[in-house]
Amino acid sequence: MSGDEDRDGGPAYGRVVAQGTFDILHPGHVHYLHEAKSMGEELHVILARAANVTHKEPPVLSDEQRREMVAALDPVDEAHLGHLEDFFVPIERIDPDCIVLGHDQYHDEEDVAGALAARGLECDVRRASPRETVRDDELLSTGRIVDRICETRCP
Ligand SMILES: Cc1cc2nc3c(=O)[nH]c(=O)nc-3n(C[C@H](O)[C@H](O)[C@H](O)COP(=O)(O)O)c2cc1C
Ligand SMILES: Nc1ncnc2c1ncn2[C@@H]1O[C@H](COP(=O)(O)OP(=O)(O)OP(=O)(O)O)[C@@H](O)[C@H]1O
Repeated sequence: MSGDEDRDGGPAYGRVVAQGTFDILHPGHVHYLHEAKSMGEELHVILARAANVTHKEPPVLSDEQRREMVAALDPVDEAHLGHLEDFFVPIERIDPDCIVLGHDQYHDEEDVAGALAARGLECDVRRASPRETVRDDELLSTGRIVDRICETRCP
């Protein structure tokens, strides 16, 4: 039995949560969301509010446009806008069995698990893998796509 499967070969969890900014979509996002979905029966995605994206350049696209695009992706069952002040409000509403952190997200697995336990939420925390580069010319980062646009369209 692998870590992502139950005894009968089905997914290990019921509801799974993935989260992030998802500004300009690329295959790295698709890889993350497929991996998160493979762990559960239902995938919920929480989109970071632009006001909370302070660790890098703010998103170009609006909160609702980012949510609508993620909701349209095949592995995603529901996409939710995050809360402005309290990250655990959407988690309490969704009540997931597992939260899957992105491979490069700054959140510490043990800190998130501790915060969940402190709120009385029973939920595993897992870390996803990075997408392997398949083609030399692919851009697997929103920041790098924006840089490429600036270099090629705004000389
Ligand atoms: C469990 C969890 C819940 C989160 N909930 C919210 C939320 O409700 N609102 C929000 O603005 N950001 C929330 N975030 C933060 C972002 O979704 C994201 O992790 C953070 O901005 C890093 O984004 P990046 O990976 O796109 O750089 C949450 C993060 C975690 C780990
Ligand atoms: N190349 C990738 N492989 C696997 N997962 C990825 C990849 N790029 C992003 N993700 C995951 O997708 C989620 C949303 O990522 P985010 O919106 O920060 O995209 P990003 O391309 O990393 O952005 P930026 O370039 O601005 O840092 C995060 O959980 C992140 O770990």
